[in-house]
Amino acid sequence: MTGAAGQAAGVVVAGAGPVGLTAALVLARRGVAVTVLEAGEELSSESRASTFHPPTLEMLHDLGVLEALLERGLVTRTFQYRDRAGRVLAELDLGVLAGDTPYPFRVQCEQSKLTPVLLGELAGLAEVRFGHRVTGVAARAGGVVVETSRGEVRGGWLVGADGAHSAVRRALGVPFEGITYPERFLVASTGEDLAELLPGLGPVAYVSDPVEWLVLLRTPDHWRVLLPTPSGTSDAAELGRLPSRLRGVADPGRDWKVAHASIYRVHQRVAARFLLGRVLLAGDAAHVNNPLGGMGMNSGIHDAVEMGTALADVLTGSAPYGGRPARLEAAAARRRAVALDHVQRASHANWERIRSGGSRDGELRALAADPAAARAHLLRSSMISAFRPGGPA
Ligand SMILES: O=C(O)CCc1cccc(O)c1
Repeated sequence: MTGAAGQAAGVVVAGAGPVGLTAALVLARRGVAVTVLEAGEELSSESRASTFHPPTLEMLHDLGVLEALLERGLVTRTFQYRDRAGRVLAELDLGVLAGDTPYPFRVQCEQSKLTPVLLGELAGLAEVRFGHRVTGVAARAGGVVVETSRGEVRGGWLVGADGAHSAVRRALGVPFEGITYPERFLVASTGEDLAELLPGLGPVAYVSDPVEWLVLLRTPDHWRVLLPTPSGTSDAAELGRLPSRLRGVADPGRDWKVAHASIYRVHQRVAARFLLGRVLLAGDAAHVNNPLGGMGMNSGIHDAVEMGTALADVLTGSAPYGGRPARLEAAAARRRAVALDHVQRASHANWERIRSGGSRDGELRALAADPAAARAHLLRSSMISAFRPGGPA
């Protein structure tokens, strides 16, 4: 980014997903000059994540975009643990967290409905350049040079929010270690009304089974079904057997209407560092996890707010800056600790629980019957315990 007088200034954000746009808005609202670089020619229309947890709702409120999200999404107070026989093992109510958050519920809404709202808020505050794919990053005195498919962009700082395959992270050579799950995950969006097909089904249900576990999740446009899929088969074969698998979930007497289906590999990985010199990594560029519990996008937005605020403090002189931005280092270290100690741990525990079959039914029934245990579980699963000062619980 080069200003009219030719001087490098401000912050470059790589990626115009929910994380990059949130970081840009946090910084721009503090008067920082921001340029967002997005590889695509427009915002992604892929729905991807669709769960917003209470701390994220608090942050989106502070950014002035919560009303717009609530207009577009479904407010969901309860979620269920079920088995494949249709039994509800536990139904938990986020309403018990009314003393812990002003938003004791989840909002189900495709992330692609939030990004245009964030982009709209950035109008006149930041520059957003589409069709700019980041290809490299170089340090220079007092800033960074970002190489893109359309030439160099200079800035004082860079926020890499360019996804799991982050060109920023790769350019810096930051290790991204962790595991890849043995199965792939298949997500299908259906036009069927699952609440009609499955008696007593709530808007979010984690259905356990050692082989054929699934998640059923209602969004404003569709029900989504998440299923495990073997690693050694072709996508075409898996999509071919999807109709019979879906009829095994609930049989409407015909093949389900499927609006969209995709199959992907799932990893648990955390970057070795979230701050290198004048570059921050946030969201999927910094950490990826399985989607069970809906923590990926939420923790990415939390990265954007916490590290974006710390960077704004450094740049506006609100934080002591003695050559090394200790405020920023602390924020990056805390976000990495949350990714490791909360998000990775909780999402992996969700994977272990959902494929446990009947062996943990008693534990889930006991959870629902014990208000203190249910509240502790809700504080963790809603990400409140990771977000509050004091860190992960
Ligand atoms: O647990 C959640 O809130 C999200 C789980 C889920 C369900 C369906 C699709 C998907 O990508 C994630």
